[in-house]
Amino acid sequence: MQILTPHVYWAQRHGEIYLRVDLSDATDVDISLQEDNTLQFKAQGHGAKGDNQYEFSLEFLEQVKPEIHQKSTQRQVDIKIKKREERWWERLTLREKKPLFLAPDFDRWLDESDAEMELQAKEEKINRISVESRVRKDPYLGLKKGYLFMYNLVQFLGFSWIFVNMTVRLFILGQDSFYDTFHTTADMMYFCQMMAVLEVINPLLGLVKTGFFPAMIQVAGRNVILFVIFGSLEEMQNQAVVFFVFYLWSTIEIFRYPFYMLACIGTEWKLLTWLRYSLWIPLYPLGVVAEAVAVIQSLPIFDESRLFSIPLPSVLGRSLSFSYTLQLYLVLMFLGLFINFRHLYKQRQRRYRSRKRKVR
Ligand SMILES: CCCCCCCCCCCCC[C@@H](O)CC(=O)SCCNC(=O)CCNC(=O)[C@H](O)C(C)(C)COP(=O)(O)OP(=O)(O)OC[C@H]1O[C@@H](n2cnc3c(N)ncnc32)[C@H](O)[C@@H]1OP(=O)(O)O
Repeated sequence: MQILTPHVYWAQRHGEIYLRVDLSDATDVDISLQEDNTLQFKAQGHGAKGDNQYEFSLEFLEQVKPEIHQKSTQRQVDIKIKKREERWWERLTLREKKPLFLAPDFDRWLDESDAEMELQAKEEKINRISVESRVRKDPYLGLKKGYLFMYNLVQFLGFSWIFVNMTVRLFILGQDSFYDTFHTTADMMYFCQMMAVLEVINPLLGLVKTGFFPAMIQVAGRNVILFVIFGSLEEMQNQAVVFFVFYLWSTIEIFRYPFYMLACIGTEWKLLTWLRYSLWIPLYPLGVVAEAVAVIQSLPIFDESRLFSIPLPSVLGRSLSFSYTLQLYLVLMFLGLFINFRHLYKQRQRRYRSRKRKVR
């Protein structure tokens, strides 16, 4: 029996080589990759010269991976070989002169730029599928975003009302407006700060990426001032410090909530982002100082009224004044200031660092 060479057709992509061996009803197919990067093919089959043993070898232009995928059909033997490095070869074989039995496989043939476009289309398809599957993974995403948007809108309207009300009264009444801030705005502030408890719940439910502790410090800290110091002591309600505390709180919130609203709809205004991540730098320490002044002013009132005082056994005295708890709270306030100042600083760094990276 003669040993003959079959017709072999080839094509490539950036990562693979495709060979089509024109041999029908092939049996005893033996394909191996030699150490010198040469492919050896042997098979019994029906080729151009009838039933025979057919063989060929090809020394590749560049290194290929050792695993070879092969599929024999009635009409042909298909071989797929992976390139070791993903790049376009200028020809198939190391020898410049093309073997006579080798020809391009025009059914699969693509030139380099077409192959690149095919690769790009594949990558885009994979990306699209992964984005779609991520979106599909969370069927409540729309609902969550809708809830957050509404929450932020309500808070924005509430704090804007407080801010505008206080500003207008300041212009009309001057310093006199300081002393009845509580009576004109407290109901709205109660509403907003009760709603703000959701800001502690939201991260627990995984609705926002905020840390639980910074949110808890923020909400608990403000609510102590609002409900315990101002809310429970009438004597505190007409103090000028109420004006400063409420004004500092609402100034940041009229920028923070619209920033979140835009984030919910995937939009950003650079100036608003800058204000959200910069205004806290002067406002937060000023806010803590104003709150500390309110706490200090309330100490003698709690001592006198014995409100919230803890009853003690008669040997230890009448009761322990709530002012001691508040003195401890004053220390906690500055600890809270440190924790949240650091948190906000990191949030600012993270936002502007990632922004810079995107621009580059
Ligand atoms: C009885 C026990 C008491 C214990 C407490 C004792 C200590 C108390 C001390 C308290 C001192 C408080 C002083 C304070 O009251 C003074 C003032 O407030 S003065 C005014 C100035 N204040 C501020 O500037 C603070 C404003 N507040 C905040 O910034 C936040 O409340 C804070 C939790 C501090 C930080 O916010 P957050 O961690 O959420 O940062 P980000 O805004 O960057 O958000 C992170 C990502 O989550 C997304 N997000 C967050 N919330 C929402 C939302 N509602 N809707 C939609 N998306 C939201 C946000 O977009 C970010 O996502 P991404 O990273 O993808 O952009």
